[in-house]
Amino acid sequence: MPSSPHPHGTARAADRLLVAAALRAPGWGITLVVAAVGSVVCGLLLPAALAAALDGVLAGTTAAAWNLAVLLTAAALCAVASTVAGAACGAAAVSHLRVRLLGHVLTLGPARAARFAPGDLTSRLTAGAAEAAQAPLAVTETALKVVSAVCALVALTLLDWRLALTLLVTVPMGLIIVRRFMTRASDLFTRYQEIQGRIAAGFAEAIGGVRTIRASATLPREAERILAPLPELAATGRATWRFQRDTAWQAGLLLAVVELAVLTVAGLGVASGRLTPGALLSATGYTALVMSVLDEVDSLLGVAKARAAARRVADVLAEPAPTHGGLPLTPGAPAVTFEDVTVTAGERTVLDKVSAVVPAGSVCAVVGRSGEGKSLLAALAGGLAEPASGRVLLDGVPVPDVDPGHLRRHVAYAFARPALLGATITDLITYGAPQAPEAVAVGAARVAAADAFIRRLPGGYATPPARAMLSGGETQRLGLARAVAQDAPLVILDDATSSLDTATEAQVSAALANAFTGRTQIVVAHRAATAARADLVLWLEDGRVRASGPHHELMAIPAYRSLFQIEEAA
Ligand SMILES: Nc1ncnc2c1ncn2[C@@H]1O[C@H](COP(=O)(O)OP(=O)(O)OP(=O)(O)O)[C@@H](O)[C@H]1O
Repeated sequence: MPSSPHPHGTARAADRLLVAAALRAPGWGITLVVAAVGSVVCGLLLPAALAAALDGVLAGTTAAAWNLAVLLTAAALCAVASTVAGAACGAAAVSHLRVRLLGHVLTLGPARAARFAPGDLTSRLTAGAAEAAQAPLAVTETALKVVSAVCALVALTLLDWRLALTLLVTVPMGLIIVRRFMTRASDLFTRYQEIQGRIAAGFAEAIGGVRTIRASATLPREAERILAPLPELAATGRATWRFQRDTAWQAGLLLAVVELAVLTVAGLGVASGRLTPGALLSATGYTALVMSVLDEVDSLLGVAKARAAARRVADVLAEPAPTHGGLPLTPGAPAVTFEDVTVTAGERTVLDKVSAVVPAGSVCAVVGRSGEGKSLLAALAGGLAEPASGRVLLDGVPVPDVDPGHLRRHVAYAFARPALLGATITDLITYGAPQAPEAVAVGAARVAAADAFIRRLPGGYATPPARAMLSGGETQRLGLARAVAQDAPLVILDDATSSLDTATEAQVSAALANAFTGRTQIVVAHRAATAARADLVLWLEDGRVRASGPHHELMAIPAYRSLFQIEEAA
């Protein structure tokens, strides 16, 4: 699924994000800055100390040489401290970015998060966040180079203004190289990371559909599809390298020319007696420090990469999360009201001004042909989808106004294809009620007719779900057990028994009816038996409620009967 290009707003948001990430570990941040400043000071003193040491040795004294040794030791210590602090800042920043990104994606909800393919999101969360987190170190290093270059220029001026003037002539050229590098490199890295994201997205889709791929024997076609962006990736990579190479030789050439020019002027100064041999040495050192801004292609590269990665993180964070209020829900089974609810998918109107009331404590079956929006209506009831217009209310409170914690505790879902989340089967079942003791998981599993097959698993209730080879019906029963364990007053079963055989379905439905007595239930149903057990049936057709009422009354309508006719014939 394509993601949108990055507007300038995202670029600014990315920079703000990097600043926030960089401030996550203030202690290490201060250490980094102190060590970095120490490095600058040492670097600036070094040419002068070298000059003094040389002039001292030529004059037969060693005190200046000792000063030089102390300075070199301090420089080494500062370098070690800034490396350690930089790594710690980076670690804090990466964790901050990942927590924010993950939290945001989860609050976006399924519909809004669907703008980004899962594989692409994974690449932003892993490689993207890690690259963006390099920003504190990369920015500090670059800032250091700039500060140290300015100070070195001042030192050069103090040494001999002619030297500084010679160097300054080249500044505009250097600025052009740096500016061009920063803009172009950032674009190239963004492009490269986007293509990587597309490959990751294709790969994740293929992993999800591995059975279909094998069954259809389409492995070569899939591999071709996933790797289709590879030539573009290679071309972008080559463009990046070409650009780096060009920048490196331009910077290198400029550096050599400037050093030669300064050295010539300094040499003339020594010849005329204006400068000492030591001053010539320090002039070379200061020139190198000024020009190191250009020489430090690596740290500039780091900043460009971090900014590009941060843009991709900020792009996800820019997707607005649904707003929610803080209103509580009163305890007990809620009435669910759909008021003129319209949902669109692009140009298509999926639900068109649907209005219905599910009374508190009643069982409502939602029926209709495939694709009529039954699951969508079920998702709307618990705030998993948002209407384009109209309202969904729980006990008179609009769903977006309900406190999210209340909403999650009040609404339990079971799906046709439940996600197997949790470290063990017990965790999976108590996922919506994490404090519940193991006995609750076992009780819920019994209600969902899952206890027997769970006990047959290698580790029983302690088996990690990923290791349990479960059938579709077993997976659904775990999903049902999870809904039972949550003990919520509103239960939404979205096709949650579709993979069960008729006998097991009847057994589970009876147990669930018992367990959910007094709760409000919305059940997406394909079977006549399920609709017959409901107090109220909502029949969806062409995006509207075609009719509602008890199943036995609706059975008088031929078109309604035809929904279940094949099943009855079978
Ligand atoms: N959040 C959403 N926003 C807009 N459209 C959606 C949303 N969720 C689902 N749809 C669209 O609504 C249509 C109906 O989907 P839904 O899953 O509700 O059908 P269904 O009646 O449950 O079908 P089935 O019986 O085959 O499961 C689909 O075309 C789907 O793409």
